[in-house]
Amino acid sequence: MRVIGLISGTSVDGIDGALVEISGSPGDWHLELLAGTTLPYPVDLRSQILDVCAGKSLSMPELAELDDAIATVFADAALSLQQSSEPAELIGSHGQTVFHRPPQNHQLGYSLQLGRGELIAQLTGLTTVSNFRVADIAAGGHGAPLVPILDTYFLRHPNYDRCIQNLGGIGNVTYVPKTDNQILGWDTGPGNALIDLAVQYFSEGAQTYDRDGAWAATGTPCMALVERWLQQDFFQQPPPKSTGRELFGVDYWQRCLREAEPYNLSPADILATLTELTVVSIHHSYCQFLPELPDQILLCGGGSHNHYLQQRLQTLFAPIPVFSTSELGLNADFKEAIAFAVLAYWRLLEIPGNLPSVTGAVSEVLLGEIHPVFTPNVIRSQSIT
Ligand SMILES: Nc1ncnc2c1ncn2[C@@H]1O[C@H](COP(=O)(O)OP(=O)(O)OP(=O)(O)O)[C@@H](O)[C@H]1O
Ligand SMILES: CC(=O)N[C@H]1[C@@H]2OC[C@@H](O2)[C@@H](O)[C@@H]1O[C@H](C)C(=O)O
Repeated sequence: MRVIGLISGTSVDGIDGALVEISGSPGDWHLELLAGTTLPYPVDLRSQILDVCAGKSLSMPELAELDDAIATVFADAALSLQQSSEPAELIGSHGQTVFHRPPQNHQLGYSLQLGRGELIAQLTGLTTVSNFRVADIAAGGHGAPLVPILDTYFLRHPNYDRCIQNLGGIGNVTYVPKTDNQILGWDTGPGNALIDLAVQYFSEGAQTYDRDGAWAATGTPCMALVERWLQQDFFQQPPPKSTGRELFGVDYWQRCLREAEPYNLSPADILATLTELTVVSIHHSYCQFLPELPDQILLCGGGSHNHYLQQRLQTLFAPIPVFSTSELGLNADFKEAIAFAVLAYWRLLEIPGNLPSVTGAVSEVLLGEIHPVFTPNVIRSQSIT
């Protein structure tokens, strides 16, 4: 079946879309990436989303409008993916996370993704599966991370224990042992979110990220600050655990900036220090929470293009090799989008998509709500005229 997967992650940089041919059967799945695209958000929409993520209040009509504006951009990504490929038959859309609260003390978690699936179905004429996180949360889980099941199916190796480390706005890891031992996974903390905020601040909005890590590479990390930030509860907390921009967002970045003041650091030093926090928090969490360090570390997500970050990880983990999932045939930029295509397909087949050993849910559950097409393209043609 040809399935489109769509996601905009915690970097809020735009919609990653993947058109995938999925074939095979449980235990023997085959994937072919037919097309991939990244559609940046319109600038105004991006800043509205970032404001909401940072705690701005919305009225209910504003919320509905934002939900539909996001769904419309997601539908555009799905339509553009099919322009040069055969049409898809199904969409799996993660949507845009605007709020995530992990479960605590028997209180269910809460995770809100905007970009409603029913509108994407109408605008594209394709059945759309969305709201993937709620069923796992209802089963007491974090509802995140969900991609580890894809890593398990497609990146397990008979001779190597592997860690698959995503470096998005937030970082998350999947531990896939060579044996049938338990798959583990959790959010490791900040990926690029704090680095991006710092770059925007120091470049006065001219740059949104540290391309290839070139700016940080000219600085020196302040290890005293890294050690101090690492004391924070989140890093000590054992898995299952998840996080988001609620913790590693604007307030956190402003606190970093304040705490850096006494050290007289240059912008490059602060960028190197924030990059080091990402690197050291990953190393620290592997050392604390894995049965043993892996044989290989595979990187994915936008941060896998940050050469400085990759080199720092390689230095800290040496002699364990650190390389990209793309080198093994699983595209590092579209892996999350591919995952939501696969999860949508499994939802139709009624195959559970969560890994309780990762999310902490009490059981496996079917992930996602199915939105069939009732009135194809009605709203789209209205919005075009
Ligand atoms: N060439 C590059 N050099 C350095 N950093 C890069 C490069 N390309 C992308 N990035 C970083 O990757 C980020 C986007 O990564 P990605 O799209 O994987 O994140 P996301 O999916 O939004 O987040 P998450 O996985 O947490 O949901 C950008 O914000 C930027 O910081
Ligand atoms: C609530 C939410 O959107 N979480 C994201 C976020 O971005 C990375 C990390 O934190 C991961 O837990 C998750 O995304 C990926 C797609 C996942 O579920 O595996």
